[in-house]
Amino acid sequence: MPVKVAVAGASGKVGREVVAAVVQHPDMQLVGALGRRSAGRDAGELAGIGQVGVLIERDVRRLLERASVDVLVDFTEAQAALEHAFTCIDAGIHLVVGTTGISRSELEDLDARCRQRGVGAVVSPNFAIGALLMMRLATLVAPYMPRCEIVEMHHETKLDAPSGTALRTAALIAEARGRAEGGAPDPVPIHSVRLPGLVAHQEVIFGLEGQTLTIRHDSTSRRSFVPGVLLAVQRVGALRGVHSLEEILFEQPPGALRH
Ligand SMILES: NC(=O)C1=CN([C@@H]2O[C@H](COP(=O)(O)OP(=O)(O)OC[C@H]3O[C@@H](n4cnc5c(N)ncnc54)[C@H](OP(=O)(O)O)[C@@H]3O)[C@@H](O)[C@H]2O)C=CC1
Ligand SMILES: O=C(O)C1=N[C@H](C(=O)O)C[C@H](O)C1
Repeated sequence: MPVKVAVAGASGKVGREVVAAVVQHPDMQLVGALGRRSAGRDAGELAGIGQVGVLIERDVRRLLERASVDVLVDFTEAQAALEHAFTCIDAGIHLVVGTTGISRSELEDLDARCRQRGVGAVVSPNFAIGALLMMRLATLVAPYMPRCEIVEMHHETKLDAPSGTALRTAALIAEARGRAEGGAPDPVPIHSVRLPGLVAHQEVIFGLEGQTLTIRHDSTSRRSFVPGVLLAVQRVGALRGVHSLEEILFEQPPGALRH
């Protein structure tokens, strides 16, 4: 049986890539799509793969009444994503959430509701494997080079700053430093750049006297996020509560996402 997937933000820059990938995946079926201004348009047509017979709808409740959905993938904006998430959890539908700008306390509420209802969610500020490796490498360096700053650079239409990836990287570095040094480590400064020509890029720059070490990741295409999203869609049904993509990804043999 294919996994029945609905995509929220289906007309968006990432949503269009996810729609195309789900339609083309042999074990997945696109059963619904959500959007606002794009409501009424065919999701496949917007994704550049021709009509697929799935029209974009405005209302998550109506979509769930009409279609049988196993997993909702969300790339919208924070308030919309939370509304979609709580509605889906109450209907027993699993979640893959890439939308950023959701606060830690909102995530805790989501986790509690997921556990109450026996629903799984994968929530990640970045679904690109290179970005997850950048974060992991930064946590290895942090105990040895405690001073660092983050520069995140994105396209000029990005709504949130700092990026979700930068906030997560800073939190992981602080945790790694806290474990190494004890006590509360200084916060990691984050610098945000928004310019035409950029997609999604981040540098973590560590400095010690006489040397620097820079870890850099570049998403040059939004296709970079797709393999992580598809992996999460395949695995989320077996989870309960909110989980990070790292928990799933680093269990895979290296190469599982190289396609
Ligand atoms: N975790 C990750 O790996 C990544 C996360 N992101 C995050 O994903 C989100 C989307 O990014 P991106 O695709 O670039 O943004 P876009 O602005 O290109 O797309 C946003 C989409 O959300 C839809 N939308 C907005 N508000 C609502 C609403 N209230 N109800 C339903 N749909 C809504 C829009 O629909 P319409 O146009 O029809 O109004 C649009 O399709 C951002 O939070 C971004 O930070 C981005 C890249 C990677
Ligand atoms: O809005 C984007 O484009 C991106 N958002 C995510 C973030 O906020 O970290 C992931 C990636 O950086 C692209």
